[in-house]
Amino acid sequence: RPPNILLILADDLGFGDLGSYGHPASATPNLDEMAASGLRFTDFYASCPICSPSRAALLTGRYQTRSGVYPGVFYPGSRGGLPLSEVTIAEVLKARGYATAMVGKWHLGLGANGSFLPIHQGFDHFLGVPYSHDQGPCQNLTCFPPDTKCFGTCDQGVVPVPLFLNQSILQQPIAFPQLVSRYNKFSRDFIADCARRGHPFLLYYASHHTHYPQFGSQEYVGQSLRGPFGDALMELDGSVGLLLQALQENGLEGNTLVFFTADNGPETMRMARGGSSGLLKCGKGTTYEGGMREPAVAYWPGRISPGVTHEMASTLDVLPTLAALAGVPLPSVPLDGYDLSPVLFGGGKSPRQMMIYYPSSPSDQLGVFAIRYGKHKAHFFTQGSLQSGTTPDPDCHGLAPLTPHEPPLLFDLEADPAENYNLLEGGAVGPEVLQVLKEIKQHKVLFDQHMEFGESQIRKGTDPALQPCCAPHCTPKPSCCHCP
Ligand SMILES: O=[N+]([O-])c1ccc(O)c(OS(=O)(=O)O)c1
Ligand SMILES: [Mg+2]
Repeated sequence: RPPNILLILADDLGFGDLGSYGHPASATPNLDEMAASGLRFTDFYASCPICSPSRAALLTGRYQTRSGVYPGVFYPGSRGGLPLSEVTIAEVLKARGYATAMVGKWHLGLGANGSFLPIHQGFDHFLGVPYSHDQGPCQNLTCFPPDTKCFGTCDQGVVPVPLFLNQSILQQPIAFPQLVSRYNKFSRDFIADCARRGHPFLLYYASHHTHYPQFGSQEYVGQSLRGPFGDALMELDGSVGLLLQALQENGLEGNTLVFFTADNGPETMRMARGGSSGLLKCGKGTTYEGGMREPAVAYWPGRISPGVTHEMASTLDVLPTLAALAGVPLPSVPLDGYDLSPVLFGGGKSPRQMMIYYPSSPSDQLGVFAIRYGKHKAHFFTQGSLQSGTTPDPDCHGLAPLTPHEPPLLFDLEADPAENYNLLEGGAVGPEVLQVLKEIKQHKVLFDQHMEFGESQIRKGTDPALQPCCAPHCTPKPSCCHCP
């Protein structure tokens, strides 16, 4: 029987945030146990340093430039979404009889009458939020019970953030203190139901943690050494524990692949309420390592041996890998991912020897900003991001302008993962480095030549009438859309 898949995605969690990746104050015992008993990746990449494009790539195995999920992210009134013509992991596995469910943050479009929601993208069930939980007013909401309001105001002038079940709004605004226990009950029931029916399943659990504004349920408030961010992270870790427990209780642990990663780098502009990229440079919104290298763990007791791999891998590789595991054909469209089975099951080399870095707002004119090729990384363009603000490194900040580099900045990411020491500066450059430079420049030309940008979904703009409202005929909008 094909394996069950539990795909857990964190939001804005950095490479340095988990205990198993070195954070001194985070409490993540379940994720650390999973990392110790599973395969922990040190060189795993998202396809983009912000959410919607990264999630599009995860679900389709294709760069966001192909599917049109660029530039930036979707908003409550966005007209566009992940095109229904795109084939998602859920659709690939459904063809093999999988039951499929999606819980948490979608952020791949809503559209008229929810036409872009997960139930139109191969998921049998959806319980969650159509976009980021800060894309609606939050100053009057309780983020940490009993009475600590959310930090800041989040987005104003749009509808309160809604909780959807499939295509209907259950609650608007969401009630943060009860949200995760709702997700966890829904998830555990789904797993138990699939076990009872003997159905293989895909559960895509896309946590809101640790995205701004952090929130938590009563049992996690004030429990972490790391303050609000740590409490939110602890609730995510607790959820992972409950999901793994559900697999054990239903006797499914030996036939389920659990894969954990995050969508993009940490939003350091939130300071102590933001994540950490550890020793990596910068964070969310940038194509430095901190913006796209993510924590990632593959766990499958009895099939995946415990260990750490330095092999290169990406969210783009998830679809091809799951298709191989389920024994189903790949979609007949250009894919940018590889089947990671040699890495997962044999400690072998990754079929991925190159990683392409596109910025939050890619353009056909500039093409790829950076390429990692083996252990070397070349930056052809760099740019800072507001979301990577407040760190000591000015290269990360929103004021750091778009800068072309010819020759490109060139780093050895094994000797210098922090991207501090440009190999083309400060002294004689050996022939082997010049050879790498030549090859990596050729890869950029070839890749940019072959990449066909799909029509931008996000440039279709927004229409206030498309914002989800639990009382469609109420006035005055958007504040009347209030059904607690
Ligand atoms: O880039 N953005 O304009 C943007 C806006 C709202 C978000 O909540 C966000 O965060 S993201 O959804 O995790 O990427 C990013
Ligand atoms: Mg995100």
